[in-house]
Amino acid sequence: MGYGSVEPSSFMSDFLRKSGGYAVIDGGLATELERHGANLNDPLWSAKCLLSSPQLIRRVHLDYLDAGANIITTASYQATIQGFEARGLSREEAESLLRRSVEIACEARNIHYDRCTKDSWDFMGSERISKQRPILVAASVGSYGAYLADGSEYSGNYGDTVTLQTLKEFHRRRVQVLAESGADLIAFETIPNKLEAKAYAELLEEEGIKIPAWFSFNSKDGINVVSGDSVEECASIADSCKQVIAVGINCTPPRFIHGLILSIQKVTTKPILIYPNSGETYDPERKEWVQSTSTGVADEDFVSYVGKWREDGASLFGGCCRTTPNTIRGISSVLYNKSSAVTTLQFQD
Ligand code: MET
Ligand SMILES: [Zn+2]
Repeated sequence: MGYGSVEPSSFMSDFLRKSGGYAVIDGGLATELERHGANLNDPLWSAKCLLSSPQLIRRVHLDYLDAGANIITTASYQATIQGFEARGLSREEAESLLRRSVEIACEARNIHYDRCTKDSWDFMGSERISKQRPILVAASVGSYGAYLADGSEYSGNYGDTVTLQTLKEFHRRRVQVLAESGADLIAFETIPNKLEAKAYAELLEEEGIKIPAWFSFNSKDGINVVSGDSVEECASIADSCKQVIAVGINCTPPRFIHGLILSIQKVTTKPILIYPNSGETYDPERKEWVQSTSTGVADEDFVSYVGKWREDGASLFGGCCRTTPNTIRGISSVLYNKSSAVTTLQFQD
């Protein structure tokens, strides 16, 4: 589903309208792969499963769809041509694995639709109307820091030798391949600094990318993105780029989100997306998430924030690392089913 002749801005507003005003993004993909036994202690992280266990990726997508997600993000976060080549694959093999990540998500969507088909038709007079909810496949693009696999997507510090041009060349071919892969949009995730946001915006423009994109930044203080760059300046870059249809924050502790939404709103009217992590902290040495007493939250507490983020003005909600289908089920019920749940939930900070 590209936007073709439709304006990028109406692509998202149409989707949100059809979804009831809000959208549910999936939860942590890598987290869920690990929970099912995958060992992701590897420079390719979750993209390793594209080689070793594509059926597990499809199953996790399906679990998120069953939990109520209507946007699923592909296993391409840490799938890069350079990373696959370092593993001994050819460029063609690397590109076909990128495409495969999108195919797997599309397969999951088809299976989910098939399963729902039985009860998904309504009759209006003689016309049969589909009640199937719209589901989007978002092709994930992790930052340059994710490829480095040294935790630098949580510092945003790439050193002086990495320029705008370095980042554009690093991402160019992957973005082209994913844009032609059948995905509905590109999810630029965990963007740690302004330079990388600029590189993405210029790439989208230069390459005439035909599908829309979202920009999602991460923060560890609720004020700036992780590099220390201003969140307003980062969100302004997204705002100026016509292909960008939503702007937001992912992989950031829930308690920082409220303030970040307010900052983003100062510079854009584009829909705001939010998919925080559980508040634990990633230890790049151990390649593990460790409990943090200051920011960690349980599933119920995570979900209890959603009503507040919605009041703040965000429209798309999901989870990132260390969140599971259970978190997404909770978010989905707050947004769609149990209006009483929303009114009784309080913002906790
Ligand atoms: N979509 C990615 C995942 O859940 C985002 C990771 S953020 C480090 O695996
Ligand atoms: Zn994450």
